[in-house]
Amino acid sequence: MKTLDNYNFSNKKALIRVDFNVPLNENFEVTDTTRIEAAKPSITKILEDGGAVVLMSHLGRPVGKEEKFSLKHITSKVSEILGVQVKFVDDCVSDEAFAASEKLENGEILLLENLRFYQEEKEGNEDFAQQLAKHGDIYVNDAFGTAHRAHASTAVIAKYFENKRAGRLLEKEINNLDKVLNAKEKPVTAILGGAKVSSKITVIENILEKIDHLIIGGGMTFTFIKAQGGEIGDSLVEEDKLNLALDILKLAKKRNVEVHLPVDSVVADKFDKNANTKTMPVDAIENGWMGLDIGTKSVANFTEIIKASQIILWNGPMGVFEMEKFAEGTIKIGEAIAAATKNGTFSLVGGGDSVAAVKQFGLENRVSYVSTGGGAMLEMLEGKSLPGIAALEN
Ligand SMILES: Nc1ncnc2c1ncn2[C@@H]1O[C@H](COP(=O)(O)OP(=O)(O)OP(=O)(O)O)[C@@H](O)[C@H]1O
Ligand SMILES: O=C(O)[C@H](O)COP(=O)(O)O
Repeated sequence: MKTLDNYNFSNKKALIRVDFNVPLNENFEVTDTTRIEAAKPSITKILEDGGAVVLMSHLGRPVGKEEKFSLKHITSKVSEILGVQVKFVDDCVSDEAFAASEKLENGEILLLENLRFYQEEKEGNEDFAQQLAKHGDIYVNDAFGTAHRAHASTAVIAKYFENKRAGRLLEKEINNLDKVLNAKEKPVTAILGGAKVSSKITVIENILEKIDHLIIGGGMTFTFIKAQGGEIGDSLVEEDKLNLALDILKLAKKRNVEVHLPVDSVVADKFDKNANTKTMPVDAIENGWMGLDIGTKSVANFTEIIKASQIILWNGPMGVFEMEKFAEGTIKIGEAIAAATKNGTFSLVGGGDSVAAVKQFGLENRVSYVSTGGGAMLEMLEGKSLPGIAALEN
């Protein structure tokens, strides 16, 4: 796969697929600029070489041309972050849109309207992809967050270009995930949390071949505990996944992976921020109580494993971190990962809620890498080939 290295974009027009699917508040202001900032290195390189840039992205999941999903809302923020006044055109393949990219000069940036205003985008329509391709001489895909979608602008468009390249962000995401999935150092520890085991099952099966320790926290804990005969009170459980949980434990044993489950749990008498709480052994939770965070003994056990790890992958919070009373476990594990990182461990955090937790608790700059992809990262961890990446390899 070609990257932006060893290529000079002087006098070239690069069409870059970025992932500017960013959260907006009710005033249409961008509330998290991470993904825009993450696209900056590729854009800057091309402009500094003396080229021009046409940016294309989706925003949200609009049904038709819903104004609230227009990329016009983010144009000023993109301009501010890139330090260049970005031009915007309210279409993707109209005469006006082509005229705008046609007259773009070196050093200038044009942002096209939301690609998903066209149903052809999600359908992976070939004609639409070919039309889009007219906007540039070179295709750059830097939309890691959307690389798992086989859409016109991510997977189909590449074949209309002789010169197609992975952008800096895409390259960085792949390299950082590779540090975990093909780790050269040991021990490798995966910390998985979040709500349900069902959404992480394929990830677990795939990574068991690549790790030494598996730490399990969050809601999925209780399916494992119940499967082994524990009492979990009213905690979250997936009854139809009990056998699967036992199979995972067996497979882990076969692969010599040590599985670490919580030993204690902060329990609540209701799912509420003002609930009464106490700590109970994770396998002896009384009826009327539900486990919403890991307890201090579990934090201490997990911290020992984290300290001794060379490579750490973290996906999914340890508890219901959105409520202060149940955030402690996630904070403490985040801090343990940050401390290990300071001592030379490589740590990667990914997944919508774990990334939100890391940001909320100010740990973002204290881990080695925070992925910009939710679903895309999970699919890579599942061992799948991502269409947006595969298209650049052909
Ligand atoms: N013990 C628990 N009981 C119930 N819910 C829990 C528990 N622990 C964590 N959660 C919830 O799990 C949710 C996160 O789960 P999810 O699997 O979505 O995490 P993620 O992998 O980081 O994010 P995503 O799947 O969006 O990429 C949070 O909203 C959190 O409150
Ligand atoms: O936020 C994301 O995960 C990506 O931008 C992909 O968005 P989608 O799930 O709507 O395809």
